[in-house]
Amino acid sequence: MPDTLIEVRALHAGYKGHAVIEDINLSLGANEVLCLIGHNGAGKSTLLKCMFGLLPKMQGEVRLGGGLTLNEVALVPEGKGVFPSLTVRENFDLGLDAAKIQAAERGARIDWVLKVLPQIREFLHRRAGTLSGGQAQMVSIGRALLKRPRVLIMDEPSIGLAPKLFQDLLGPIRALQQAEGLTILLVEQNVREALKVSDRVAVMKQGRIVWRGTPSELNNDRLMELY
Ligand SMILES: Nc1ncnc2c1ncn2[C@@H]1O[C@H](COP(=O)(O)OP(=O)(O)OP(=O)(O)O)[C@@H](O)[C@H]1O
Repeated sequence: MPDTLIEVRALHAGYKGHAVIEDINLSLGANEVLCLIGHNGAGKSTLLKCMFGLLPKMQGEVRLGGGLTLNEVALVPEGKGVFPSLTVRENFDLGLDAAKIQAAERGARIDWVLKVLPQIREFLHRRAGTLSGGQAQMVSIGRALLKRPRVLIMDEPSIGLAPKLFQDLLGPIRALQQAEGLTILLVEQNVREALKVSDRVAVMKQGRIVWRGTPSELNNDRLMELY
């Protein structure tokens, strides 16, 4: 069995005393891609916030295993989160600052990201606000990778992207995960495309996890019934 890096047990959380996620049990194993799917309002972002200490728990626990620390977790936020008036390179500099990467190491980190996502090289010196949605999403993922995380969390990276573009984006990330042992939690509404790159799936509905299994077990009928 691979190490469990993050384990959520019987977690309840919400806002102003009102629980919006209830009895969540979820584990993220080393080197897997876990896809968490659910409609708008299912509670996916609330779960993420609670997992990373941005929202207090009402009940339950979140445990880190395998020696993981929160410093080794990188989040690609919903809505890309790039600074539009800065160039891609300047956005990367801010990412390096946030990850407290020493001056001597910064160039190598950028080179490594450009090796993983080589298309970024073409627009490295353009202002992020002039990029297409797919390019901006790529920059957002690249910036998260600069800290060479053990766990990468992506909150709805497909928003605003055509399915083909989404695949182009996820392909290199899946390749990186397989080559270097990255662990990924992919939060998505775009089920079909996300399942193509996932090892396990959890379906969330009205604040609860209602199904979990592998992508091949989630056939069309089951998906229609659950989602
Ligand atoms: N800050 C908040 N205060 C009060 N209620 C909130 C807050 N944020 C979210 N909610 C409510 O919690 C529920 C779950 O929302 P959440 O954002 O976690 O869902 P989601 O699955 O991430 O949806 P989306 O795909 O739209 O991001 C919703 O009913 C939402 O209205």
